[in-house]
Amino acid sequence: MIVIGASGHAKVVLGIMEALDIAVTLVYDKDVAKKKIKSYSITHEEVFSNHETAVIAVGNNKVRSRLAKQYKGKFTVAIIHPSAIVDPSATIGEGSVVMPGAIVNADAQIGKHCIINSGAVIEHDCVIGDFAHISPKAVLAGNVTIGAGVQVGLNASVIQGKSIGKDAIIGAGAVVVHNIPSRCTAIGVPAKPIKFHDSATI
Ligand SMILES: CC(=O)SCCNC(=O)CCNC(=O)[C@H](O)C(C)(C)COP(=O)(O)OP(=O)(O)OC[C@H]1O[C@@H](n2cnc3c(N)ncnc32)[C@H](O)[C@@H]1OP(=O)(O)O
Repeated sequence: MIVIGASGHAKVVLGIMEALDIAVTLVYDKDVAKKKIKSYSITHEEVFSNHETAVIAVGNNKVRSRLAKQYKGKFTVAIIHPSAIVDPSATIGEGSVVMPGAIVNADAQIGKHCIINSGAVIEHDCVIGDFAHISPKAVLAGNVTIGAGVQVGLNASVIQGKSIGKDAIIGAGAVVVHNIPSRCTAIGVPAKPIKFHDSATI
C-alpha cells in the first residue's frame, strides 16, 4: 500500500499499518527536503503502479481533500488500529483512518478520508462528513452530525443531537451545546463562534 504524505501524522498512520501487518510499498511526499520517516525512505516522484491502493496520511483537511481528488480511484479501504473499538454496525468510508484507542459506536457513519484520532469517542448514530478530523480525546455524544471538512479540537465535546456545519473548527477543550454554523471557528464553554472564514474543503 502507498502512503501519501510524510509528516508527523504519517508516522502514526505508518504505526497503524505496522500493527495491521500491511506492507508499505512506498511513502510519497513531494517535499524533497524530507528524506526518511521512521524506517522508510521517502520517494519524491509519483511512481505509483495503477493497481496499488493508497492512504493519504496528511492531517490538514483541505490538503487531504485536494490529494483525494488528485489520486481518485486509489483509495479502497479504511485503516483501523487494532486497539480501536468499532461496532460492527458502524460504517467507515474509504481512506479514513481510526487511530489507537478510538471508539466508534453503533450505527455511526464516518465519511471518506476522515481522521478519528487517538482516543476519540464517536457515539451511536453520529454522522461524520468526508475529510473531517476528530482530534485526540474529543467526544461526540449520540446523534451528532459533523459536516465535511470540520475539525473538532483536542478534548472538545459535543452534546447529543447537535450539528456542526461544514468546515467549522471547534477549538481544543470546547463544549458544544448549540448547533454551530459552517465555516466558523468556535471556542469555549459553551462553544461560540469567534470568526468566520471563506475557504471550503470540498
Ligand atoms: C495529533 C495532533 O496533533 S491533532 C491536532 C489537534 N489540534 C487541536 O485540537 C488544535 C485546535 N485548535 C485550537 O484550539 C486553536 O487555538 C483555534 C483553532 C481554536 C484558534 O486558532 P487561531 O484561529 O489561530 O486563533 P488564535 O490562536 O489567534 O486565538 C484567538 C483567540 O482565541 C483564544 N483561543 C484559541 N484557542 C482557544 C481554545 N481552544 N479555547 C479557548 N480560547 C482559545 C486565544 O487565546 C485568542 O484569544 P485573544 O484574542 O484573547 O488573545
